[in-house]
Amino acid sequence: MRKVGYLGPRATFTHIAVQTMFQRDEHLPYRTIPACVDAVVNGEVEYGIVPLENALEGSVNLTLDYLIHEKRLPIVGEIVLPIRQHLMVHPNHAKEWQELTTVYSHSHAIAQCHKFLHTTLSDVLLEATTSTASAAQFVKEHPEQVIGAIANELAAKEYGLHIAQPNIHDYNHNTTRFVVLHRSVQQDTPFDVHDGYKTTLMITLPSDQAGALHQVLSAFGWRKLNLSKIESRPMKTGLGNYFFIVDIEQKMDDVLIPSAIAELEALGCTVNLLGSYPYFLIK
Ligand SMILES: O=C(O)C(=O)Cc1ccccc1
Repeated sequence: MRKVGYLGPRATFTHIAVQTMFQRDEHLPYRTIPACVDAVVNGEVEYGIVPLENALEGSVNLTLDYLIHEKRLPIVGEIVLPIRQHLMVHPNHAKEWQELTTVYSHSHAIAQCHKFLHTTLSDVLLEATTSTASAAQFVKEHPEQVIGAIANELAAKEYGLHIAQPNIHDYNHNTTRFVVLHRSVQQDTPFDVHDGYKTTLMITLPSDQAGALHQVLSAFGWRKLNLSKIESRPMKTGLGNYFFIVDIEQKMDDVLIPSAIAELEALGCTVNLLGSYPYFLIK
């Protein structure tokens, strides 16, 4: 049985991803994303699962930045999960959900429900928590307060809350990517089944070179390497200094990706491989 860490407490979306893909393993909750990553680094767990990107809100910057700037662990797998958000309250306040003073949740969950919150609960205070399930746990532990949480159905069950309004996310196509982290690049894949492969690169352009990004993209383009994501993130070395994260829709091979990387390096770019890994889409 492998030890698998995840962004906790019990019943987060990350926990659902872990329960689905690591059915026979031991699951250990961590309070924050950095704590979960650290647990992989210091060997407390074999794998760590954290959210990386949401279809409505974009990247989970805390994950990306911690992985890039603090603890550079390889990505060895990816799980994509459909996300449904519900507004839940303590059963003592089941009839008072329209009078809530504060709604708690993970910042991405709050953002996924902005239209609902703006139109239906326009005066409510919104408070960010480390995860959706920690918001549900907080509501359970404060029955005297008229407060709510945005979280999933499993969290409502786990913390004994009443779902006052189901499916409050603003768009139906709401999915989240979770990455599986491991201490080192491994030959075996973490799960038996998969829907495809991705390779993620971090690319830093040479400074002040006209057309550099165009040249980078053409290195992938003429090799017909399909990119499923390109995103810029601050290097944190000064205003205007950015690096790029690029996802290629295939496994690391012996020819095409290595030669694209060599071409980028010849252009003066710095390239880091963040992982080449299988992904699985949960229905
Ligand atoms: O907070 C959770 O439950 C998570 O697993 C992170 C998250 C938050 C919002 C949408 C998807 C995942």
